[in-house]
Amino acid sequence: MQKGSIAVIGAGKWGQALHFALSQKQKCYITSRTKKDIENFVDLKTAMDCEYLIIAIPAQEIRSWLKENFIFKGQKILVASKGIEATTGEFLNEIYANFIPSENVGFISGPSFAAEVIKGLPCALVINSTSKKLYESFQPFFPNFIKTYYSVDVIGAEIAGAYKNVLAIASGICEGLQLGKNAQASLIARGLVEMQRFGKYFGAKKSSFLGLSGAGDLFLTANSTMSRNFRVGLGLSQSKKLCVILEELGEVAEGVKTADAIDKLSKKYKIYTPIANEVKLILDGKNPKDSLKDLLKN
Ligand SMILES: NC(=O)c1ccc[n+]([C@@H]2O[C@H](COP(=O)([O-])OP(=O)(O)OC[C@H]3O[C@@H](n4cnc5c(N)ncnc54)[C@H](O)[C@@H]3O)[C@@H](O)[C@H]2O)c1
Ligand SMILES: O=P(O)(O)OC[C@H](O)CO
Repeated sequence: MQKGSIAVIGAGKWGQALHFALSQKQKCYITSRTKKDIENFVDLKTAMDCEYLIIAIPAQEIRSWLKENFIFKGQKILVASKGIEATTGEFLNEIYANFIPSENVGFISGPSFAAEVIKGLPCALVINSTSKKLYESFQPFFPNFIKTYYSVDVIGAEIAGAYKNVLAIASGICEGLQLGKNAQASLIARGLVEMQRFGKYFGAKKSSFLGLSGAGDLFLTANSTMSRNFRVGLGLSQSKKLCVILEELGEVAEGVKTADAIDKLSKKYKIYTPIANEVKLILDGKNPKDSLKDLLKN
């Protein structure tokens, strides 16, 4: 292993933005399935030999990617993905635990549009890990325009980062149906309560939902067409087919599969998540206006 070296795995929007940020203070490698014309692009083997890895591939792809590519040699890992695995309902930390000791893994959360990070605009991120030592080892790699915080609440950050994508879809639908700012604000506020209720069931800390990981990322994502998930909601409000919306998007919108995962988990554990349940129904073809009526029923 190349001591002190760092690499980003996944050269999508977020991987490239993190690579830009982590290249400000030191050489940072980057790799992806297809070669890209990016500074310090290397093959997967070279990247995997780095001591510090940031993995920025879609949440639904992580298990298969780890199975096919990952060999633990003591690397320290930051997970940049946000989502819950739809096929199993497993959280990302549970998937990674099959391959890497928890003290070697951290999860990035917080309001962070890649399009702004790659321009060097200021932002704040949380590095969530059971190991503060892991946070302290990654922190010096981050540039001055990114303020990092540490939290031990991995499950809270994971749920917040994943759930807000589902709520962003709901907010995009609300915007697209032109229901007004009162409705949108109420939806987002009730969504925050719902997200925290869901997280509490899995042992998450309430404070995680009031901070950057929860409220911060939710307010960002649920109020901007910069969000892929918000744009999925806009498309659904115009009765576009989901496959057409995703084709036009050309990027991942994690909320689509995460809505399925949350729906499964909430039914399995009898957690009251009306907004996420309706998003799942709309993704399956329910008329958003019927969902609105159902959500407004007392
Ligand atoms: N874009 C953002 O603003 C942003 C910010 C924070 C977090 N994230 C999260 O980062 C993750 C990646 O999102 P993104 O914005 O980079 O998406 P993207 O659609 O821009 O890129 C995804 C990348 O993953 C690659 N990929 C897909 N399947 C793969 C596989 N099986 N193996 C290896 N690579 C694979 C694709 O080739 C693509 O380069 C998501 O979980 C997202 O929620 C995104
Ligand atoms: O474009 P989205 O909706 O995937 O959101 C991107 C980031 O998660 C914002 O923090």
